[in-house]
Amino acid sequence: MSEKKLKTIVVKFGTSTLTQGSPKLNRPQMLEIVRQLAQLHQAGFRLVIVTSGAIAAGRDYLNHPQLPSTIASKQLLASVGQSQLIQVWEQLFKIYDIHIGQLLLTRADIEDRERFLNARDTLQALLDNRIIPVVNENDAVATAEIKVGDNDNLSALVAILVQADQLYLLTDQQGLFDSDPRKNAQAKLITDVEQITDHIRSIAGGSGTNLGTGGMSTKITAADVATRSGIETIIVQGNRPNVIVELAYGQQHGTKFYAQTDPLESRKQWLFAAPSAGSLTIDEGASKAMLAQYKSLLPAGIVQVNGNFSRGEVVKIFTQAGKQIALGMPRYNSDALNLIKGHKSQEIEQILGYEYGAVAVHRDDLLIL
Ligand SMILES: Nc1ncnc2c1ncn2[C@@H]1O[C@H](COP(=O)(O)OP(=O)(O)O)[C@@H](O)[C@H]1O
Ligand SMILES: N[C@@H](CCC(=O)OP(=O)(O)O)C(=O)O
Repeated sequence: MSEKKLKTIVVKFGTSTLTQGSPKLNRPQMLEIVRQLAQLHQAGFRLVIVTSGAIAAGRDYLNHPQLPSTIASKQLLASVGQSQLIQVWEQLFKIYDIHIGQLLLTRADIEDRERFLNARDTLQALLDNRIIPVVNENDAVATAEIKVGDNDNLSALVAILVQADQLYLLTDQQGLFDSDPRKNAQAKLITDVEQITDHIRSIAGGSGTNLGTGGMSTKITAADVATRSGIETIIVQGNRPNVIVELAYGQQHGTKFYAQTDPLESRKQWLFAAPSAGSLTIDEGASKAMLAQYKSLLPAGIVQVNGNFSRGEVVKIFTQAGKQIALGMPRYNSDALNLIKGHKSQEIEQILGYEYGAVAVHRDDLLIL
């Protein structure tokens, strides 16, 4: 089928890991993290960072001001701190001649299909150009209603966006214990979680510090979201020497949550379950390329577009003989497809004045029936 893509890993760093429990970013610790990420990047892994720490960095930069405990104060700290945080990552990656690209997301960017696709395209473009995406929640403007609220869950959503193979949640504990190790010195590490049960949820408590958000319980929800989409998730201690490199090469550390389904399978289930918003009729060449060679659908192969749909909605795909052969999620809306159908991909930009790539429906977004 499709050629095996390089392993894609989303690595989330909690405030606890980046500050090492202090009130400020710990640059030596961040440098050690960057050293490991650089090694993996140079070996060909596709890496995405989800970084917390903006609020802690902002508080430190402003010298721990007395602020009312309002959302606006947190937004102020995040606004000041995010630029500090990204500067540190940038400077450290520069040592290894690696470029990074910043993405600040909110729940609204992921739940809206069109914005989901835009965020996905940006992440994909960064990865394809060997630039490491560095993601945080857009705390400075996000209100409670449009926030994911914690970076554990944000990282699970990002892992789905980039179709990651693995998600690592780096924190200040070795992994998930059978009770909060800050409160119970006898607590035991759980190394494998084949399924997230109510028992697992019940042992995961809140944050043990006032810097982190959510503690273990948000990590469990994140692991649940990611593993249901076929992404293995590992909670691990961030300052364990060489831990990111060792995990990437298959050693086991911390707590491993098993993927509940094959990622492609979960994507297909999603396509299958989504209501269809229209349909495309394609010519014989295109249907052969899709069916026999697992190729993407190009605008040139489309003969008819039915319905009014946006980018990212699901459409049925028919042959000219009227047989439905696939479901797919087009990269262009119905108006655009009507204009570019039958045309060569090189003409898309000239016709539309913009382009979202050469294909009408990418093979990763196709479910052949
Ligand atoms: N069952 C548990 N196992 C491990 N840690 C737990 C558990 N329950 C609660 N915690 C707390 O979760 C904290 C980690 O979460 P948090 O402070 O939000 O860190 P981060 O900034 O890395 O997201 C730990 O320091 C610990 O006190
Ligand atoms: N977006 C916030 C962090 C939110 C968060 O989930 O924090 P953490 O529990 O430390 O991963 C920030 O940059 O400060």
